[in-house]
Amino acid sequence: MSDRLNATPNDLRAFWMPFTANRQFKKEPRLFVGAKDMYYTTHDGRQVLDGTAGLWCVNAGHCRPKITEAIRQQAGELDYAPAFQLGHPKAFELANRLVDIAPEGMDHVLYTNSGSESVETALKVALAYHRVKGNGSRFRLIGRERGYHGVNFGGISVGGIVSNRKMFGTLLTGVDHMPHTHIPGKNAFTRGEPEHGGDIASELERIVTLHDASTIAAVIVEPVAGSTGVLIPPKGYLQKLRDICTKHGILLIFDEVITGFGRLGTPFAAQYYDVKPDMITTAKGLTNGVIPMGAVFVTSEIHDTFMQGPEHMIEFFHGYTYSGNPIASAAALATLDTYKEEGLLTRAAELSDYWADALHSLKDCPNVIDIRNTGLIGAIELDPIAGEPTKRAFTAFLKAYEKGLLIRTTGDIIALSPPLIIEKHHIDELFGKLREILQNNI
Ligand SMILES: Cc1ncc(COP(=O)(O)O)c(CNc2cccc(C(=O)O)c2)c1O
Repeated sequence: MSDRLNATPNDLRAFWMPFTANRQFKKEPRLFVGAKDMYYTTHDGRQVLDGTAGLWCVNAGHCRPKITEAIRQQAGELDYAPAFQLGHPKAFELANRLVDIAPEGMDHVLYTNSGSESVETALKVALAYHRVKGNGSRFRLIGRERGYHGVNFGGISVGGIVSNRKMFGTLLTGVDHMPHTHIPGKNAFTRGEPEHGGDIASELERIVTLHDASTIAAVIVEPVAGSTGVLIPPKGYLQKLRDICTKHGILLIFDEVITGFGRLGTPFAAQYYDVKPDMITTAKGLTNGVIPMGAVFVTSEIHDTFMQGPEHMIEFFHGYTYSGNPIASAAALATLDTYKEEGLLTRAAELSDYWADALHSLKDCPNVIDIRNTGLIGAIELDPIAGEPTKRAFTAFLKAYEKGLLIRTTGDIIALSPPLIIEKHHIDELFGKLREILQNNI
């Protein structure tokens, strides 16, 4: 460990950090040099409880031996193999294991290298699918306000977070957005799915009326909107979206980059809410966050629609150099083994009540205006400081780091999503530290 501590460079200028207040960070660097299970080790030797599974991705906890060893072994056996017109066994074995845990009917997988690429892939599949079926007039893609679908041009076009969009010009044309489902003042401090707001899904019908179904290819939503600050779908909302999409021949895409791989206590949110999309985008927990990889699940109906024409011809002109690469496939297989051996794809269901009790116990802290939860996800919405939006939550983030706790903040919302291996004493530690921070009226 001391070697790693000493390895910290003094000159931090060259790395332009993503989604970061670079100047503030480089004045007060926050560097992790190690991790194990539920904890990070900082460059100054402190233990930090990981309340966010890294970035919603380390679902099995850090430095898990089976995953580490699988990567080490694969790197020495087959380091890289092309996936264009060639293959390697693990990519196919992994696809079979993935469809085994997916909702029924999601029988095929395309590989990517991130959630953003999974979203781009799903959007392109949707457009090409309709074209292959002779409905090339279906060019529109429908997203949702406050939606997050990564940072590539398709994802920010269907996405609904203003800061992620406003800098980049016209974006994709032919995109529209449904309203988000958050009703300020209503549903506050709800545990799980809000009672009110399910009828907001009917706004999709209005959008279809405006554009005509013949121009709409797909709707993409996060079943639980994560990056915007955790918006839980109101009761009946997702099924209503499904019904409207089915009625109009529109593909429904669930973006499960966050909710996939056990976050809600089921393998995917589609199973948790018992609503069947036509495609599911994933990444993050697929490899326990250790190796960049994503996967897009599609139904046989979609896949088989492409499988036509001369057999020597490429059916879908899309893919990446690293699609299903050997080391990522090995990491994902070992991750699925770990999830299976430790029951991690369903463990959140066992802890969700204890988690909710601990989370909602902070309701009496100063400036807390809402608390939301589902599975092992939690959000604490803080009253913004007048004229200084986001500052209250960012202060909470800095103080949490000092106290040995990692939280995420978006706007003035604290978002929590711990590794699924969390124990009750970790939950007690997490919310005990948060209470100490919040009750000091930050
Ligand atoms: C629903 C969804 N879709 C796509 C992406 C993009 O994935 P990549 O980053 O792998 O390209 C995401 C990623 N979501 C994400 C990534 C990093 C931070 C946070 C946060 O909320 O703090 C959220 C996501 O949450």
